[in-house]
Amino acid sequence: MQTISRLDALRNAVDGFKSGGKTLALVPTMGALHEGHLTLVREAKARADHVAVSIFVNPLQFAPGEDLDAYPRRLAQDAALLEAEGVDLLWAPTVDVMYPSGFATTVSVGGLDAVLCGAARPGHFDGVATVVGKLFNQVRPDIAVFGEKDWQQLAIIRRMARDLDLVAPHADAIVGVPTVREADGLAMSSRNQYLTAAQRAQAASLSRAMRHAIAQLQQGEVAGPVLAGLTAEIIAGGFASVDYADLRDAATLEAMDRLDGRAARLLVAARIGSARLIDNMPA
Ligand SMILES: Nc1ncnc2c1ncn2[C@@H]1O[C@H](COP(=O)(O)OP(=O)(O)OP(=O)(O)O)[C@@H](O)[C@H]1O
Ligand SMILES: CC(C)(CO)[C@@H](O)C(=O)[O-]
Ligand code: BAL
Repeated sequence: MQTISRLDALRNAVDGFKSGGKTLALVPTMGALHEGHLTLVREAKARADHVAVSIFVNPLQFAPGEDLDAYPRRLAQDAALLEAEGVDLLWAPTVDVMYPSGFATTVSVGGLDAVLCGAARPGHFDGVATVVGKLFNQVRPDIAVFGEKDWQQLAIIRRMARDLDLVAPHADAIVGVPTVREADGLAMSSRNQYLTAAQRAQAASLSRAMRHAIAQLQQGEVAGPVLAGLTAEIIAGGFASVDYADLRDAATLEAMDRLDGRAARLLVAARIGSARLIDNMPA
């Protein structure tokens, strides 16, 4: 595996991997890798000749007061995990390489970024879209693989990739991988390590409460009372607050009053200890 942190070296490496018509997949991450990330890597390997993983804790997507400084960073350990998975290229730029002095451009995906995490974290998705747009231009992948755990992020990246012609214009260029969970149902996340042992045990209540709400929706109950009950159950499970608990059209993220035959998604963000955890499931 080549580990690269400079743009000129990246360009040469990418040219090499793409030569002879070989395909290249990109898995963008912020590091502190877990089994969820490694599942994305395996999916990328199954779909392309070569796999690049990026590790970059992107300051642009953290608001002041969020956990940019606390976010776990362990490049050497991550590199060993990726090497063992047979990854070809680790792209690990510094902040100066990604955002040279005077950097002034923002990519903004209208509409989809106004709700859910976009409402709770103003500017967050501009930061995500900007860095992912740059990563696509830097690595020039044929496909890119993301987790469904960040469902809204996936929708925004799909929109941006189509709108800006960033990857090949086929439907499967942006691949979504189902959320990988711990044995007790908690979605794997680098931020789970902010939890104390007691909070970690309580955090399992989130996915249980979501499954309960989905069963109620599938019996024809309307969303309002079900979501109010879900919020109460999450708080009773030990969470301090719920940023949102919403039933949405899976593609457009429009709010839904009840299940109506469209592909739907139940999405939640809730805070426990110093962590803000997100989860979503098909409804
Ligand atoms: N449990 C998971 N299952 C599947 N994909 C995941 C999972 N967790 C993260 N991913 C995906 O990995 C990619 C990189 O995510 P990131 O590095 O932010 O990890 P994370 O664990 O989501 O961390 P965070 O605590 O920031 O949410 C994203 O596409 C994300 O959706
Ligand atoms: C896509 C991403 C790597 C952009 O920084 C990040 O938002 C993430 O890890 O999900
Ligand atoms: N996986 C989402 C990245 C973030 O919360 O900033």
